[in-house]
Amino acid sequence: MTISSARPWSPARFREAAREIAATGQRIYGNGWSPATSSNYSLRLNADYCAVTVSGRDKGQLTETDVMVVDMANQPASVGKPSAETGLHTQLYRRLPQAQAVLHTHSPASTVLTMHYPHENILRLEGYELLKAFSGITTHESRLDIPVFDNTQDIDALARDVDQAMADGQITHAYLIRGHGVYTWAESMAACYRQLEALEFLFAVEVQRRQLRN
Ligand SMILES: CSC[C@@H](O)[C@@H](O)C(=O)COP(=O)(O)O
Ligand SMILES: [Zn+2]
Repeated sequence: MTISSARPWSPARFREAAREIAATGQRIYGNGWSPATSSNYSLRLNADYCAVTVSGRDKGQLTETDVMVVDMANQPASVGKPSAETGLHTQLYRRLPQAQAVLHTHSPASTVLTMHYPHENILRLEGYELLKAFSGITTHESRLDIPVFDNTQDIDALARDVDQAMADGQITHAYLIRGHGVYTWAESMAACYRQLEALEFLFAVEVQRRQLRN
């Protein structure tokens, strides 16, 4: 019997994805959005597999060796322990065939906003020119509602709740987890990073506006 070494994903595509994830992760860490090994990042490889960060790695020193392959049922398909939050990435890839990249960060602004307003289950971003950084938004006269989920260590349950909210049309570009951070996704890593940068800018602006009001 011969054992095939062929993998159900392209090794060249995986190497390219690992490089892109590592470079983007270092950039995100440099912005202060991924302290103390927090955050996770991924790219779709094909319909059934994605490349995701290995759990617990320092995102400021991320290299290609900190990225591994999982299938869309969260099972490792290469050596390593995948991110503890892999289930939140694969939920998005399963639900949204057009999603190619997912980024999750732990910025001060997303943490402050969701902790300070424990009863606010939607963060509304409205009237900002930077909303045009989000795919499909073409004018500042737009409204982006970002749902806030309570934090939990039960990632499977959270993934189910997110999936239901998406099925109900309540989530478009991103969601927040209280006291934890944000998830966003897009059709490429470049678009996902642009969206994340816009989100983090707008979260910081919202914190400052609320301070001015007091
Ligand atoms: C270091 S605390 C943050 C973690 O609990 C988690 O929320 C996180 O974002 C990183 O988990 P990881 O398993 O490294 O992908
Ligand atoms: Zn996290």
